[in-house]
Amino acid sequence: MGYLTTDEKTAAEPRKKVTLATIHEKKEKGEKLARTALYDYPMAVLADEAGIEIINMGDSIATVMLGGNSTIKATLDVMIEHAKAVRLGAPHCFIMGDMPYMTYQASVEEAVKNASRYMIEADMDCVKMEGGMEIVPVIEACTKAAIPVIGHTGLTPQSAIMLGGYKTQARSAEMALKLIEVVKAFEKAGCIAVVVEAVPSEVAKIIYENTSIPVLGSGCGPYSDSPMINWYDLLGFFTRNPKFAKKYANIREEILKGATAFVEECHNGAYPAPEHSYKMLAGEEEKLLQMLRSVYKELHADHETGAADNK
Ligand SMILES: Nc1nc(=O)c2c([nH]1)NC[C@@H]1CN(c3ccc(C(=O)N[C@@H](CCC(=O)O)C(=O)O)cc3)CN21
Ligand SMILES: CC(C)C(=O)C(=O)O
Ligand SMILES: [Mg+2]
Repeated sequence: MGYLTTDEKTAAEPRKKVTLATIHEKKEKGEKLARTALYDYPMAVLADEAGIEIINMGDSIATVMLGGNSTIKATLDVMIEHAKAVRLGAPHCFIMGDMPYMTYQASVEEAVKNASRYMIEADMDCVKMEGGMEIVPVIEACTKAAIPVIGHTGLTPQSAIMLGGYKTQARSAEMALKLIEVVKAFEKAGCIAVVVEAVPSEVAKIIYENTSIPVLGSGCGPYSDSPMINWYDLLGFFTRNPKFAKKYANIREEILKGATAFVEECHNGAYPAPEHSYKMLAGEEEKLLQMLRSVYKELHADHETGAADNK
């Protein structure tokens, strides 16, 4: 890809594409897969190069990228455009496309059509949808239509208002039992995997030990096949992260260091330096100056003639 987007890939070893079979093989061996959520080409390139196995093209684009306060603002058209960029940047990753709010809730038919757009237009490996028992018919219909589905349960950000905010789920025995039943139903409905978000480790352990499909954990403690942290949280773009999201870098500080140095050099004239400027071909500057002198003379003469006519 060109320099206008991002650097050429420099990975020494070409990677193999991560498929559902890869995920199963790793699960068999008890190996974990690294997972993140991101939304654009340059970050996807870096994630692929870093060895991330699973990328969630998240509807968290609405909060993380667009600055909103809810994921329900993500639209399918925007999600698909970004999904295409992520696919181009990370050809080796297993990428799941989040079904945004109201693209699968109104009817099963609409859900299947909307889900198919991810597969056809953006080359996603699967779609992901949030909910509980109420989305089982949608999971079944998509599965019948050969659209691989990951069910996302526990903390489901699209229903944050009803959940009373981004709160830990299934903290009581009664709610935990309900969640365990939901995961069982997702498995039975044909889900290729399940995302369980922000649940107590005790509950995650029971789910993990009693589920045969891969369990992808976002705040599940150690009880999942694929822990995840949002790309922007793990790299330290924000001052505050969700509880489960460890910071592995402080990119915010790096960005501020570079950006404030640029501002300073703009202000004091240190930038641009000669090496950032372009030059004419040899001898052309002198030619141009001569041309300008003669053009200037003609203009001067026209002006004098005009002035004489007006008298
Ligand atoms: N930057 C970012 N990272 C995310 O992981 C993320 C978003 N944004 N936006 C949409 C959702 C919201 N998510 C969240 C948000 C907060 C917690 C969380 O841990 N909240 C409280 C604890 C919960 C409680 O009070 O019971 C915390 O301490 O941070 C978890 C997932 C995950 N998603
Ligand atoms: C939290 C993850 C799983 C997600 O759905 C998102 O980033 O949108
Ligand atoms: Mg999401």
